[in-house]
Amino acid sequence: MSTRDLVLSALFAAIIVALGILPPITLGFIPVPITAQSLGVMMAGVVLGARRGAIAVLIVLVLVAIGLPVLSGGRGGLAAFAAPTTGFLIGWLFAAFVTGYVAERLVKAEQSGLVQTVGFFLASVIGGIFVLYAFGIAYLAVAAGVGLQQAFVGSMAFVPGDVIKAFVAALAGRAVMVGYPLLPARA
Ligand SMILES: O=C(O)CCCC[C@@H]1SC[C@@H]2NC(=O)N[C@@H]21
Repeated sequence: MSTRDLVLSALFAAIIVALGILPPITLGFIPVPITAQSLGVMMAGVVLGARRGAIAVLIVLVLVAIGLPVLSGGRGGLAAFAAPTTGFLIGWLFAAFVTGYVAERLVKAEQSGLVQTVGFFLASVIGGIFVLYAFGIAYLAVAAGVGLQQAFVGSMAFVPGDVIKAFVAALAGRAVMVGYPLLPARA
């Protein structure tokens, strides 16, 4: 990894942290809030690709672990790794990686803007919703002792907001592709 790659990952780590300034929205029926930070996770994947996107999230997780209040609502510290939200938090790592992996393979420089945007949107949905929820729901079911079905049904409340985030991430991915392409090209 080059210094430039590390700087780019650090930049997106900062974006994920900055999105944490928006306060979390607590839902009464599930111990996981709606937050804007998963938008940053999707954007890291679509803009930087799999490896650098995952490293951006890794930087955030290290900051959380050393106690900095970088999660929405000013949370941080090792307690964040033993909470009902922990599956989603760890899942961010895989979400950014898979989002970037899919984007690298679906989106090509020679495609039209619409096709690129759709590719980024699909990548964000696959990584930032399907993969992320798999981790989040499985862990939530165990941590909250509610069973998989209840954790799954409760988590469906996040879908509308996360689909909007995927759309915003897709627009961001496309805009960066036009102005300053960073996504690694893959066959
Ligand atoms: O702050 C944390 O400790 C992690 C919060 C995870 C929230 C998850 S991410 C996917 C889903 N969409 C949301 O808006 N909230 C949950």
